[in-house]
Amino acid sequence: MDLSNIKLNNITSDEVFQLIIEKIFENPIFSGGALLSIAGFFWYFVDWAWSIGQRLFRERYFTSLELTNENMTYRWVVNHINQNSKWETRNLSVESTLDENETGVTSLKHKFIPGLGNHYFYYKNRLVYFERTRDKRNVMVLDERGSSLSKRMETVTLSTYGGSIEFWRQFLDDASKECLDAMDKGLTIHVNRSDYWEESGAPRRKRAMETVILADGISESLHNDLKSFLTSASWYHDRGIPYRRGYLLYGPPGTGKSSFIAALASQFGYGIAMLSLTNKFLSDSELNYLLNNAPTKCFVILEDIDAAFKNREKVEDDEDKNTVDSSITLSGLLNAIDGIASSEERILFMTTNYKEHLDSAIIRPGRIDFQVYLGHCTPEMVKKMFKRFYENVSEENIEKFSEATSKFEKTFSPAELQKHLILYKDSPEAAIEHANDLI
Ligand SMILES: Nc1ncnc2c1ncn2[C@@H]1O[C@H](COP(=O)(O)OP(=O)(O)OP(=O)(O)O)[C@@H](O)[C@H]1O
Repeated sequence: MDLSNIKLNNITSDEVFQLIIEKIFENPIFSGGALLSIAGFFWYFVDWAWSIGQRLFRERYFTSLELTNENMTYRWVVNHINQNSKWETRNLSVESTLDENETGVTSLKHKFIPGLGNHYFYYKNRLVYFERTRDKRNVMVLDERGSSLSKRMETVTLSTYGGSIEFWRQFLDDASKECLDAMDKGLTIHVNRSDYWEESGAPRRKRAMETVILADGISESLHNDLKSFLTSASWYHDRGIPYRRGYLLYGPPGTGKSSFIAALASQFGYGIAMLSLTNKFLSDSELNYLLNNAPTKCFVILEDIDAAFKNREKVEDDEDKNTVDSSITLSGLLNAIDGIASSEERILFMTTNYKEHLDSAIIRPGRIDFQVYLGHCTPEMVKKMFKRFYENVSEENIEKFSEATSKFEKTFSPAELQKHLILYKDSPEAAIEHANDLI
């Protein structure tokens, strides 16, 4: 039915509509509202067209790279921008870390990184736009060494006029090289926080192998075993053997167990992941997760393993057989060590002062493949340490000190010897004269 033909009191429907519009616009409130709506709609349209235009322009003339913090490269890229580029911004965020020097003094270090929002910087004479955004979702984030943390999801989008895949590849290569070089400068220590790994402060100074004095042949034999393992990945894979190696270092306190592991890690360019078993809040499943998701290129260390477990045969009371000082069980530990048969490399070190307290299941072959005893000082070790402490010391003084210490009825550890030599660090003669204070 055609409504324009209907007449109401001789007025057509078109005229009625026109009248209504006129009445509305006569009213200042309605007319103002209508104009505002039209302006709003128009602004929305311009905004939409602008963003579409921008996007099309960017797609046509710009190249972009998008990264989320789930990707290991994210931190490399943010660090790279930080260190090399004169990005112009007043919008900063701060990352603080606890730094511990060799003497154990801790200090707080702050690092500024570009905050959330838009920034720009120059790379290879190109202006690069950089947008950092944060999502409400939490994701598991990998740090430089591959240890995982739960964090809010972040995205960085980098774009530049022109550019090419090669340009971005070069950018990522430069960013990763810088971080890998920095990692190589120090010994990274990771510690476990319940069910995730966390880097503990800034990387420590690497320890040279020659600074750990051991009885003849020990250092070389373990070093060679590790070297052979690290170069035999395909041998293990071809035979379907899990690519793992376990080492047990045992002996009295202060004989260099931890120092030797640190020196080996430094030598092979590895970090250290210390897993404390005496943490009351650590459960079997968390232990399993931690051991099988250790940071990449790290030696995992279970220190003083005897403190958590004692030999089942030696413990009389049935209740004490499985757990002693920690909340994890022996079977939980054994399962975690055996893990799933993954092809990933894992190098596990255990240390103890009391090997005889350990359950034989912990150190059976497959779990521990190489055992080494680090003991008190032999006369040779005393000579080597004395020589290392005093530059250009005479052979005569070395002999005198060795002779003086070899008369003792009691033996002493390298840590005790180190303490004595530090006390007389400016005078080898004084160290010889007071040699008796050592015991
Ligand atoms: N064999 C060694 N050569 C050089 N220094 C050593 C040696 N053993 C111990 N030290 C020194 O003694 C200190 C303690 O050493 P370290 O922590 O490595 O001993 P440890 O055997 O792991 O002790 P613990 O069993 O108590 O954990 C360190 O400062 C280290 O430099």
